[in-house]
Amino acid sequence: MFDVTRYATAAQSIVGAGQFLYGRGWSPATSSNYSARIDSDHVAITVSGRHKGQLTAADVMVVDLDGRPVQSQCKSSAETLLHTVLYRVFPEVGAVLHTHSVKATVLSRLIAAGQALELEGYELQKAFSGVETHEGALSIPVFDNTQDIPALAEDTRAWFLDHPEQPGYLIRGHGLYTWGKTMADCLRHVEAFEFLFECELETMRVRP
Ligand SMILES: CSCCC(=O)C(=O)COP(=O)(O)O
Ligand SMILES: [Zn+2]
Repeated sequence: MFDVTRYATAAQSIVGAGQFLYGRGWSPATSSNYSARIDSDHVAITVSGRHKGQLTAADVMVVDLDGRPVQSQCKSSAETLLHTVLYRVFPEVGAVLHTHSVKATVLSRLIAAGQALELEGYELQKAFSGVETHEGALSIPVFDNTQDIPALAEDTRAWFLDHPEQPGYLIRGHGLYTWGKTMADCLRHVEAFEFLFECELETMRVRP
C-alpha cells in the first residue's frame, strides 16, 4: 500500500517534468520515461508509450522496486527496471529522468566502446549535487544499447555500486539517465548534462 497524497505529489512532479523536457526538445516522439519515489517500496512512473509533453496524472502509475505494477492495469515504461535499480542502489534518490536529446544521442555514438565520457574543467560541473569544484573529473559511462533491459539494469547496478559519485550514464544511440534527491535536482542535472554535451560536441567541431 502507498499513500495516495504522496502519489499525487509524485505524479504532478512527473507531469511538470514532461512539460519542461518535451518543451526543450529532449523527449521527442513518446520517447523518455520519468519516475519519482513515493516511499521506500513504491515509485510513480510513466505508463509506456505516452506523449511526454501531454502527460496527465492518468499517464503515471505505481510500481514496486521489482518493477511490478501496484493497483494498476497499465503497462509501465519498458525501461522500468532501469529506474527501480537506481532507487535500490541509492536509497536517498527521489527522482529519475531518462531523456532522448539529439546531443546525448549523437555524443554517445562518438564515444568508443569501453570508453567513458570524461567531463573535466567545466564550472557547470558544480550543478551536480555534491560537486564543489570544476577541478574534478566526471566519468560518464556509455552502455551499449540493448532491448534486454534486465541485463542492462544489472550492468548499471554493478557499475554504480562501484561508482556512486557519478551522476548519470548514457546508452549509446539512445539517451541519458540521471537522478537526484528531488525532481528539481534531477531536472537541474538533465540541464547541466545538456549544456556539457553541447560543449563537448562544439569542442569536437572546432578542434576535430
Ligand atoms: C519511441 S522511443 C523507444 C522507447 C524508449 O526508448 C523510451 O524511452 C520510451 O519507452 P517507454 O516504454 O517508457 O514509453
Ligand atoms: Zn529510452
